[in-house]
Amino acid sequence: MATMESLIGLVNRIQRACTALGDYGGGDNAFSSLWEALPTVAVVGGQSSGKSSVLESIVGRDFLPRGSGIVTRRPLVLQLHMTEQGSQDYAEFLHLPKRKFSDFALVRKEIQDETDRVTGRTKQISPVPIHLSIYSPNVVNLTLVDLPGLTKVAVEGQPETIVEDIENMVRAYVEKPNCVILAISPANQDIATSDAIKLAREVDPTGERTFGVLTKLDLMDKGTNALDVLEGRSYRLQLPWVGIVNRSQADINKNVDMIIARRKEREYFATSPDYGHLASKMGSEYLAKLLSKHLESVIRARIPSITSLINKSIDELESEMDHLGRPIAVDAGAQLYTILELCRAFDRIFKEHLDGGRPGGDRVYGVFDNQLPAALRKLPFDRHLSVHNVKKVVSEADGYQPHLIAPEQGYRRLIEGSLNYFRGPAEASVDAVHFVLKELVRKSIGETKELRRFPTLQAEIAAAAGEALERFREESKKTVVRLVDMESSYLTVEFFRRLPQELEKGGNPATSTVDRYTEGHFRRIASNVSSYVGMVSETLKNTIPKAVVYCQVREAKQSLLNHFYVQIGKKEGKQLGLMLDEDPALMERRQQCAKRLELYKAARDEIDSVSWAR
Ligand SMILES: Nc1nc2c(ncn2[C@@H]2O[C@H](COP(=O)(O)OP(=O)(O)OP(=O)(O)O)[C@@H](O)[C@H]2O)c(=O)[nH]1
Repeated sequence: MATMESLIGLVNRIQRACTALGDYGGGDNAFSSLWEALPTVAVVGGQSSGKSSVLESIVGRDFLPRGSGIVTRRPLVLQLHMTEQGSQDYAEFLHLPKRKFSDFALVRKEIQDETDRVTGRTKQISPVPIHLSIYSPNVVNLTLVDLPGLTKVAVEGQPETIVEDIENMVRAYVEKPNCVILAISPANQDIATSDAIKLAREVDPTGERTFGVLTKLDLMDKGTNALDVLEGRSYRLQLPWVGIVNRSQADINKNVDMIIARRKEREYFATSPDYGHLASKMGSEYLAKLLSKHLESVIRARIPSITSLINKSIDELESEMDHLGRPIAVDAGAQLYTILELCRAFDRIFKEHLDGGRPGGDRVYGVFDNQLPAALRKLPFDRHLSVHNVKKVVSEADGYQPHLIAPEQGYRRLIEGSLNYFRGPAEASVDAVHFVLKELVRKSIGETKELRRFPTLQAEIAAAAGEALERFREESKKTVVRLVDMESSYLTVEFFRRLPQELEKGGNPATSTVDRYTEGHFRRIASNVSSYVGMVSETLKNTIPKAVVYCQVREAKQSLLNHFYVQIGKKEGKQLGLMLDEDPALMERRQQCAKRLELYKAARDEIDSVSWAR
């Protein structure tokens, strides 16, 4: 069975959580959905209609600020909790969770101070509610929202717009279909001119959710009574009218105790010739019980739609949280784990680029298949091996004594000179592959969804990968230059052994006795060197890619972030936290989402437990 306490308590708890998250009615914030789905009782009345007196009388305590002008300038969410007979009354504010107030004069002061804290001393109004819980054996479980009194004129020091501002704020509360309106009108005033009834009629024309409360019955002119109003003939409402007799100003001045005032009120109705027949349905105690019961039934009726709103919101928030990424752990171990996971996610994507699956790795092959052969073809061997240059190099190598049989030194110098040209394309291949790898790192970081939240870590990974690639490039350059130097350091003997025979085979017999000083002789030398260089070029075309892949691509795949891992392993928790620094806007949004999610989940659990109890 769902008890009254459990249902009203449920809504109380959800309401408090809503306020803690900035979800409250009357304000135009994006997050006011749950609050609005919750049934509330809003107290509405014109100035001096007796609003404060009714509330205090329901509570049985003096605790509301009094004074001239507009005293209530923020909504006061008043949550009443019935405690065991004999226990002490106390009050608690949501904004002062650790403090129990047993002196209600201090409660009054705190309401004033807390109002000023938000509105300043400017007498402005604010829609941000103050939450006050009162625990007492003399209350029923009930939640009421006290709103600023409707007024007709701004007083000294208040902005001109205040009359309109108050009406708008009050209207924002009472126009919600879940709001029960407690419309307070003084009996010594024509009901047709009541501010509360005017507003209630506007937002609840059929009178389904309005309770009419008539105060100051004792102040009516002698010989008149309010039976027409109380019996629903003056203004018809679906819910009953309740007449009230509060303490007069004189009673207040004399500090007449609230409990005594309640008793006097009971006596008033019991002995009244006009209202005696209605006595059991009059007075503030009756009003409190009536409201409590009504609120409970409204809540019960609303539970299915609140549940579905909550479930829908949870789904939406969950998917937004997935999109934003879950919050990061705070301890160093978990942070290190997170960083390593993120690095691994990046590394996986980087490897997919190289191994295929994602584009880009093919560009490495493009370097070997196009750029390198094209660069080799473009080497200026024609110029280097022109007859003129060959003659010059050979003569210089011969010195004062021209070679007698074959220009061994000349050959060597020509070949060495030629082979030096291979350094350029070899180093260029290293650089080209370096840039491909660098670009793939950049792309992979961009494609690692998990990293998107962490701009700092992105930058760190990019820097670490960049440094590693730079080291691989150095190593690779040394290796390819070494390949070229190796070609110069020992020539292929076989090639030269074959030379004379080939010459004789294909040569003209007339020229077999070679004249070593004609152009033809040098052309032949050029052609021999050229074909030797061509052979070396073929070899390098194959070995340079092997060296480059070995030193750069393979290393990148195996150990791109190895140094980085060693470095982060040495870091302290704080430094790790800094690496996981996120975009502040995103963090803020996630925090909001997480808090709301927590609220909705807590609300769902609460509702579940109440439903199970039913
Ligand atoms: N005799 C008598 N006086 C009442 C009754 N209700 C309220 N009063 C007096 O009317 C005056 C205004 O009452 P409040 O309860 O302060 O009215 P309010 O609507 O809260 O007024 P503001 O907060 O100033 O807008 C006080 O002096 C009360 O003592 C009543 O039923 N009988």
